[in-house]
This record gives sequence, structure tokens and C-alpha cells, in this order.
Amino acid sequence: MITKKSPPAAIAKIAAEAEPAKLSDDELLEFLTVCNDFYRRGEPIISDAQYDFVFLAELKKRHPHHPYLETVEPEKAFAGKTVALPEMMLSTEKTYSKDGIEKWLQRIEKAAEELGLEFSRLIFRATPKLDGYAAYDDGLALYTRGDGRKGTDISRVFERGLIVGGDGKRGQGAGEIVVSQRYFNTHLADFFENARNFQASIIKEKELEEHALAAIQNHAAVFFPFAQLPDWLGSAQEILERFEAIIEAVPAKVDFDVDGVIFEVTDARIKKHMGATRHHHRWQIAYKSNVETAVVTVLRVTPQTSRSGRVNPVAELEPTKLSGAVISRATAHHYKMVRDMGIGAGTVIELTRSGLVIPKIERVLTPKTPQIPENCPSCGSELVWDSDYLYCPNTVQCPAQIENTIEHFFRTLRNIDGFGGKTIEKLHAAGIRSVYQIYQLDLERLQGLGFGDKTSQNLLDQLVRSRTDPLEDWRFLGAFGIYRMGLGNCERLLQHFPLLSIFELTLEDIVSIEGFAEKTGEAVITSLAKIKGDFMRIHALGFNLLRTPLRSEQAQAASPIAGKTIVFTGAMQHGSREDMTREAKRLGAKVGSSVSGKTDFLVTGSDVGAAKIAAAQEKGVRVISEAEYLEMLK
Ligand SMILES: NC(=O)c1ccc[n+]([C@@H]2O[C@H](COP(=O)([O-])OP(=O)(O)OC[C@H]3O[C@@H](n4cnc5c(N)ncnc54)[C@H](O)[C@@H]3O)[C@@H](O)[C@H]2O)c1
Ligand SMILES: [Zn+2]
Repeated sequence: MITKKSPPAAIAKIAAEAEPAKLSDDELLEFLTVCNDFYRRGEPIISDAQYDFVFLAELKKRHPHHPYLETVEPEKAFAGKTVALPEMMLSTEKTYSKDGIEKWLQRIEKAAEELGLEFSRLIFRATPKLDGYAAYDDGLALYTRGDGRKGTDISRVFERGLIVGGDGKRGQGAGEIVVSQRYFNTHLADFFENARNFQASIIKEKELEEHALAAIQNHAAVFFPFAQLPDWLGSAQEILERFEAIIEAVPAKVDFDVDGVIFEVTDARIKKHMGATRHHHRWQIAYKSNVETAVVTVLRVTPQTSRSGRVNPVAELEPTKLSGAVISRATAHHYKMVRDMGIGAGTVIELTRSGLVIPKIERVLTPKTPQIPENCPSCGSELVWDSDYLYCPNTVQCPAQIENTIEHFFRTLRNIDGFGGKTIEKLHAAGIRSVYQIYQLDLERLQGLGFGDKTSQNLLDQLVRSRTDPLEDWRFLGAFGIYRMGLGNCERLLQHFPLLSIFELTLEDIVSIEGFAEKTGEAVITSLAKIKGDFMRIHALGFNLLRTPLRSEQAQAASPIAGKTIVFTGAMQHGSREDMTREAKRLGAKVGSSVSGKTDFLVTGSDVGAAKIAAAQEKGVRVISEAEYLEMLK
């Protein structure tokens, strides 16, 4: 048996407990990083499903755009020089549902439209998603994927006798080092923990273990270029019509470990037009098959009162293992669903994991008498129905509403630790009812409430930090939990009106902002009036707020495109379409998706049809090339 390097005890403990919600951001990130390092080395600490659905999903839930999620998970370099890869080797966008594939196809359709190509005639390729060790063969050397741009020379594996799978020719670009499943099971399973462990061992500079050498000599382990993979070819329509059959047949075409199916469009023009993010090529997607479903019995449905007073049904389940984690809770959408579908003690449901930490109930197999509460679980008030939802009407005194409101405040600020559910519960029990009161606490008072000396000091330090660390004003506003005002809407509002003026806004003012409908506007005004007192008092404590630049100011800024409307078309060299859009917006421009009379500039990349240019010019739009555009920004 090859001895593994074991992970640090703290990491092993986290892996065993599988409770990501307990971890701080830093701990979660460190855990992911260590798991990734061990995984790339061929010694995974946790299963892929656990990595994806339990821990990565938690990071995604907390910070949807965290850099860790938007770049290629790096490999620690093996010995050898690192070199720039001839082509970027990225990760893949992943989906776990046919729906995800359908949405991806719609994006391809849009790209085809932009290029004037006929979508229905595009050919798609589906190949088995190899679960081996990614590498790049330029014909002279073989490189690891590294960070996606630079890899390490591992040509030694060819010197050790590894052959190329398929037609056997060198220089076919990206592929993976893989091993025959049959061979692994009969000849290697006693010596290597898993195929990944074996594949990584072939690459390491350390001398080859005898069974590994034999596997290479027997051509059971090979480098398989993706270009050589057996595939399925067809149209978008065929993908959708024959989805289940494709998903079943494609992985069976090889005798290697496979963890899904890769779909990609074959047309080079589309590929070039769509380009890539820092994480994946937009013209490619992986359908991963490691989604499991389980049939589970509901023990009981527990009501939970949220900060808005809405009472949410949480189904407690017989603990069940699913995709690498033990699931003991699932949520139903609302109480109407509980009532209509008959969810209560003994109900049998089908549960699917699709990247959510707490899965949602999608299907009821055996309905039972639904469990509908009559009173608020927190304050006992009689609940009331409002369309599909149950509410606790006791907005002023309900402990759950107060505690969750306070928790929401600190969670949204993000720059403060220590004010989690437990602490807030304790504070509430001691008579604290608002965020403002929390900011009035001093050391003595905290100690008097039963917090230890160290904890009390820490809580105070954190409260100071929350006011001195720079904080975006839209985040501060979002912390008050205004109805219909998520962080995105808060930011948009403050791009039009300064923070302290928002309490004077009229309905007209609000609906003048794009994306704010009349109904939202009314709700926002009512809700703002409700929080005004609290807001002013807390604001007066002095936070280090970063002011959101007003759109009107941006337009006056020195940028040559400020206030202008720009449309990008064609394939760009300077960066992805997304990057260029972001940059233009930062410089005060509006970016449109199609040319209209209001457009100032049409910026053209390559592959733009003459008709499109003529049509724009006819509307009086200035058409400039990407190079001219960049020149203008200088
Ligand atoms: N268990 C763990 O601790 C752990 C840690 C980190 C990552 N992971 C796993 O790694 C995966 C994410 O890593 P990733 O970004 O390297 O991989 P990925 O799953 O996103 O796949 C991207 C790679 O797929 C490969 N690929 C395989 N077959 C292909 C084909 N037919 N055509 C084109 N490309 C093909 C390419 O090498 C490409 O680099 C996740 O599935 C995750 O579960 C697990
Ligand atoms: Zn209540």
C-alpha cells in the first residue's frame, strides 16, 4: 500500500463533521484550499460530491462571486519548470440538470444570432468527462494544467513509457492521464486507494512503484487527448429530444473513470465569439452525473419565523446520506405547499441535491396529514395567511423576528464576527431588543449579561471594528432588511440618490430608476418609513461608509464615454465581453445589448457583418473598431 500523507487533524475533523455552516469564512476557505491540494495530489480527503455540494456550495451561498469560485482551482506545481500553455486549460461550467443544458443552449443560440449563423445547423459534440489527470501535449512536451495558464513540464511520463490513447499521435493538445477501470480493479486496487491516487503517482518525480510501471507497460494507463475521445455528434434539438439516452450512452463509450458528459459547440466562429471567463470556456459545459436522489421519510415539519414574520416550514428528516453528506433537514417552499401536498409526520418525499446546502422538497411520494401551525413558534401569536405564506403578525415583540433582524444586520455588514444566533439569543434573553442597544453595550454590561471577560472584550472590539472598517453604504442600507431591497437594489437606489435623501423620496423618484416597478416602489417607501428612526440612530453612531458614486456624477467625470450608450458586437481581443462591459460601466457609460436610436457608439470586434454596420450607421450611430475604442479610452 502506498502511504498517504494525512491531512492536519483540524482539517480531518471538519471533513468528518461535514457542517460547513459552523466555519468562519477563513476556515472554510482554508479547508477548501487544503482539500483541493490533496485532491490534485491524488489523495482526496473528501468525496467530490462532498466538496461540491457541501463545502463549495456553502462558499457559493455566502459569496456568490468569491474569487475562489471564479478562477481555476490551482494545482501545486510538480518538480520541473513551469511554462506558458499554448492554450488556456480551464475548468468547466457545470450543471446538474437538463434545464441547465437548455439554458446553455439558449446562450449559444444568442451567440449564433449575433454572428448571423443558423442555430439549428450547428453541430454539438458530447464526450465522456474523464475523471483523470488533466495535461497538455504540445508534441514536444507534456504539461500539467497548473493554474490554467502555466503548467509544469511532466514529459517524464512519456519517457516512462506512457502511450497516447486513440490514434497514438503526439501533439493533440489537452487530454487526461487515465487508467482502464477493469485493469485498475483487477491489478491495482490492492496497491492504490483509488484511480486518482494512482494517476497522480505516475506524474510525481518519485521513482515509479512497480505496479504502476506495469500498468504503463501494459498500456492500461494512457494519456488520452480529448480530440480522440469517442463522441456523440448532433444538433441542439437532438440533445434536448434524446437527452437521457445521450447521458447514458456517452460515458459508456470508454473504460475509464468518468464523472459526467462534456457538451461543446464545434463551430470555431461561435467558440471565438463566446470566449471564456477566467474559470471556463463559455462554449462548453459539463453535465455532471453525481447528483443523487434519495427517498426519505419526514419526521415532522417545524415552523420557523423569519425576520419579516414569514413562517417557513422546515421538514426534519430521518437522517439520510446523500451526495456525500448526511441530510436531516429540507425546506418546503411555503406552507401552501405543505398543505396542498400533504407534508407532515410520515410523509415520504424524494430529495435531490443540486448544489444547495439544505435541499428543497420537490416531490412527495406518500402524502400524510399536513402539519400546519396555528401559532407562532416564537411568540405564540395567532398566524395569518397572506397568499401562499403564513405570517406572525406580532412585528414589534416577536423574539424570532427581533433576533433574526439583528442577525441579518450583522451578517449583511460582513465586517464583524461574534454576533451569530447564539450570542443574539443570549442578548435578547437579557432584554436587548435592537441593534442600537447592542452598540450601547459596554464591558461591564456584557460581563453582567453572562459573557466571559475575553468574549466581552472581543464583542466590543468587533463592534468598534464594524464602525471603523470601510463599508459600502449600500451594504449598510441592505443590513436594515428593507422589504424588496436586496443588496443589488440598494446599490442601484444609491446610484441615483444619496443615502440620507432616500427617506424623502416620492414614488415617482423611485420608479424613475430602471428595475423598480410601482409595486416595489410603494413597498419600499412604506418600509423605509418604518425603519427611519432606527436607521438614523444607528447611522449617527458613525460608520466608515464608502459613498456610492452617483450616476449623474459619473457622467460628468472626465471619461470620454461617460453618459454615452455603447453596444459591443463581434469577437473582442481586449477581453471578454463581460470584462469590457464592466470597464465601460465603470467609466460611466451605459452598455446596451442591441443598437437603437439612443446608441452613441457601436464597437465592432472581428466577424461583424456589413449589414449590421450599415444598419447602425443609418440610425446615426458612430461605428468604431475595437482598436479605435481602446485608443479613445487612453
Ligand atoms: N474531492 C475533493 O477534495 C476535491 C477537491 C477539489 C476539486 N474536486 C473536484 O474537482 C472538480 C473541479 O475541478 P476541475 O475544475 O479541475 O474539474 P472540472 O470537473 O471542472 O473539469 C474540468 C476539466 O475537465 C477535463 N475534461 C475531462 N473530460 C473532458 C472532455 N471530454 N472534454 C473536455 N474536457 C474534459 C479537462 O481536463 C478540464 O480541465 C469538481 O468536480 C470537484 O468535485 C474535488
Ligand atoms: Zn411571532
